[in-house]
Amino acid sequence: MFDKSTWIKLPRNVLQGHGVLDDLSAAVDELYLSGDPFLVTSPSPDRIAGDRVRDQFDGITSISLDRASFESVERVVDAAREADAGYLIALGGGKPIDVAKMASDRLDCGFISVPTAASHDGIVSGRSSIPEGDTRHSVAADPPLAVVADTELLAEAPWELTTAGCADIISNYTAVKDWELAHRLKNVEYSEYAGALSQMTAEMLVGSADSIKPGLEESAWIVTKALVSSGVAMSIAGSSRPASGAEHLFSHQLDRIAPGSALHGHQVGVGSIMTEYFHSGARGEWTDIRDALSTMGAPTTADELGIDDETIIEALTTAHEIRDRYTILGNGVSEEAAIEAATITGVI
Ligand SMILES: NC(=O)C1=CN([C@@H]2O[C@H](COP(=O)(O)OP(=O)(O)OC[C@H]3O[C@@H](n4cnc5c(N)ncnc54)[C@H](OP(=O)(O)O)[C@@H]3O)[C@@H](O)[C@H]2O)C=CC1
Ligand SMILES: O=C(CO)COP(=O)(O)O
Ligand SMILES: [Zn+2]
Repeated sequence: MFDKSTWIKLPRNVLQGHGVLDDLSAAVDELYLSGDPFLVTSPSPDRIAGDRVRDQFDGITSISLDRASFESVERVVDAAREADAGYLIALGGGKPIDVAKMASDRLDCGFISVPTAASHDGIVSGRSSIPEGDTRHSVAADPPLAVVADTELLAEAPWELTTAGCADIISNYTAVKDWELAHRLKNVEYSEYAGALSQMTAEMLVGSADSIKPGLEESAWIVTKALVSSGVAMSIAGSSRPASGAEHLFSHQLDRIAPGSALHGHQVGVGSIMTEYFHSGARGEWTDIRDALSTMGAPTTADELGIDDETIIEALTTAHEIRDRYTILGNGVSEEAAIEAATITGVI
């Protein structure tokens, strides 16, 4: 008997373009939701676009969060219940979007993703990435019912947020290699479609590098399209595997030992240079990753991340402890090997 089955959850509406934030309530109407919305945001996005969202909905309540944590998820769940909200709107970068995604899962209601930065590929994905103590959970949750990505707003965000989004996509190269490796060595389930989509997304972004420049709304358009595509790959896979390998474990470990030092996307980009070195050696493709990051203005060294060499080595040697996800790091790389990789690739 044929006994395979899969359930791929994707957003129903994806609006992307100049000024589409003003179409948010129209996009919500189209979803036939009931009840009032509850807005989950964080300080800068709230200041920049909170009123443009609130002005479109009667009876909306909002909360502004300083950080992503399980406690923040609980705060949102409690406040949304108290407001008797029918659905959530997440406005901001990765943190409010991840918290709202998980809270909507707990509340059994839908949520709409309204990114204010093209900084990460969680804007569409069905995963929530939440730190807790010594670990970071990649929690399954439903993807947004709709995504409203206003390229005018995204283009006005600090340029480094966009280069972080580029680096999050470039890291797909090594994430897919780690996934294939885990499939071969540990029989981890692998999706050819999700792997190919994730890799193609990185290739297309690198192919568009010449059009990715500060001050060009076109850049926000290109990067957001790639982030949507990468998020869809995660939804097809039903895991963050297509977009998160050893370079993400390294970044999550940096978040633990040097919190707030650099943006998620920038950390995974630098991680990707070193983990590509582990995959393919001194004459391997790590130079392609480094050059692509550098062309887009993303950091390629510890100095550019604002993180000291010792912390980079500590994160690289302990990254495998973050979660049970087999990657090129195996059961851990030695300090000597980490120093060699970081030195040869010019990260330290
Ligand atoms: N679920 C998934 O599949 C994925 C999840 N992630 C997660 O997302 C997070 C990274 O996302 P990231 O966006 O970097 O994190 P943040 O949400 O912390 O945003 C980064 C910074 O940008 C600020 N900001 C956001 N928008 C604007 C704007 N328009 N103008 C000025 N400042 C702005 C934020 O302000 P403020 O401090 O006020 O919020 C914050 O200081 C990580 O936690 C990562 O794990 C990443 C990829 C995939
Ligand atoms: O950041 C991600 C993909 O870009 C996903 O994060 P996780 O590694 O926590 O699943
Ligand atoms: Zn990421």
